[in-house]
Amino acid sequence: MDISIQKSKLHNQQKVQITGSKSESNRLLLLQALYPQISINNVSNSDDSVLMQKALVSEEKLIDIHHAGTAMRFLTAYFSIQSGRETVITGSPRMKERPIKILVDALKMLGAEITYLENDGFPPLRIIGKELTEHKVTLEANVSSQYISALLLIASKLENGLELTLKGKITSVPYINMTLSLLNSIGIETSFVENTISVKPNAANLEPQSLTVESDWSSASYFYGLIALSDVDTEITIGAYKNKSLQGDSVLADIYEKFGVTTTFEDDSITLRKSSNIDIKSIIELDLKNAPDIAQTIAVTAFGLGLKCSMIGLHTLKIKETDRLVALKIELEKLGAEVHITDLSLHLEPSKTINSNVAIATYNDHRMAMAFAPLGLKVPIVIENADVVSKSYPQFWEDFKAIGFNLK
Ligand SMILES: O=C(O)C1=C[C@@H](OP(=O)(O)O)[C@@H](O)[C@H](O)C1
Ligand SMILES: C=C(OP(=O)(O)O)C(=O)O
Repeated sequence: MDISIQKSKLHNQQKVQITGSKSESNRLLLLQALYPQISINNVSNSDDSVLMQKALVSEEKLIDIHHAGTAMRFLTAYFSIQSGRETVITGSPRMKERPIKILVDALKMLGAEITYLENDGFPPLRIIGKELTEHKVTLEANVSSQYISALLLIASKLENGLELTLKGKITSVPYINMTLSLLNSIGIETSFVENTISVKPNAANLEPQSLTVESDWSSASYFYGLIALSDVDTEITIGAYKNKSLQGDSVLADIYEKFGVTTTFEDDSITLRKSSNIDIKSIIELDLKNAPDIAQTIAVTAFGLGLKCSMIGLHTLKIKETDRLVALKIELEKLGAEVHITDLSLHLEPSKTINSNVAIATYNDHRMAMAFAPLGLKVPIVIENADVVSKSYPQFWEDFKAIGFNLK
């Protein structure tokens, strides 16, 4: 399904409710499978979290996780400790190109039995669940933090807990801290000092407890993009968010000040407002190693505002749902932009015009569809295969329609 966005104008002062963070949900769902006394409120309704939930209760040998990278990595660790169970875990064609060797090697060092069924270093995997007897492992930390979170999530179930030594520059650190915070909040002891993370074993049962997931900040980014491209004084309220978030993408509130958007926290929601009081800088420079998922939104916002933008710290983008650096360059250039990329950066030159009626390809990547949609405030635009949004935000188009987007 392609969606054609006619030139739109936002209704002012709308309220949108977004469901729980996909990252927090996927962690808590795995922890709930290990510790059934946990209950979770405001779980994400994303395809990735639904797939995670289904995989955790499935008794089938074959688990197909489609495009859900976090779920693939977390479940590889989970099935490795399901003693006596054999699991084959696979995914979409793209998933079979997303590397998993660093995690598999680490699990094997701990005693896991995992084999590659097609290409070495990539899914699908056959996992024979067993008790993991070792507790110390060293792994590369500059490729994906998901490998580290996967190990941490099962760590408290290992006889002697876990001691991880991280090699190289640690990437996406807020996601590691989110994992540790959630472990702590259910009563598991951890420490993270320099490049060593330890998790204590938890032989005793945890107390029954109920946790509420904060709404998804990466999904909120598309509203930041919208308000940045709106007229002065346009505002929108989105819930449910906290001032102190576990999600690294909450840095949006600071970053979007550079684009003239203010954020006000009130009760359990945020109000975004296009302000006339902020001087927008003509050059935006950012290091996004801690918040890679908002790179596409920011690139499109900068383009829509005609700003020069340089982003570094983007080395993880090549192994996500698509090579996001290449996808951004191709699609922004269709709209008239000049974009230069390296393996870890993107540089956008200022543009004076935006080409109309361009069809944006989405490469099976939800964030390509959602990041480009706000440009509908400036020009008519087509988003191809628009239903990809369901990976993280199934009601995205309904919400955009409700706040004034003219969709066909
Ligand atoms: O742990 C998580 O929930 C995630 C970690 C990040 O991945 P990398 O660590 O691979 O950058 C992020 O891009 C992904 O969407 C979710
Ligand atoms: C990279 C993402 O997800 P995953 O790695 O879990 O597929 C994302 O949601 O942007």
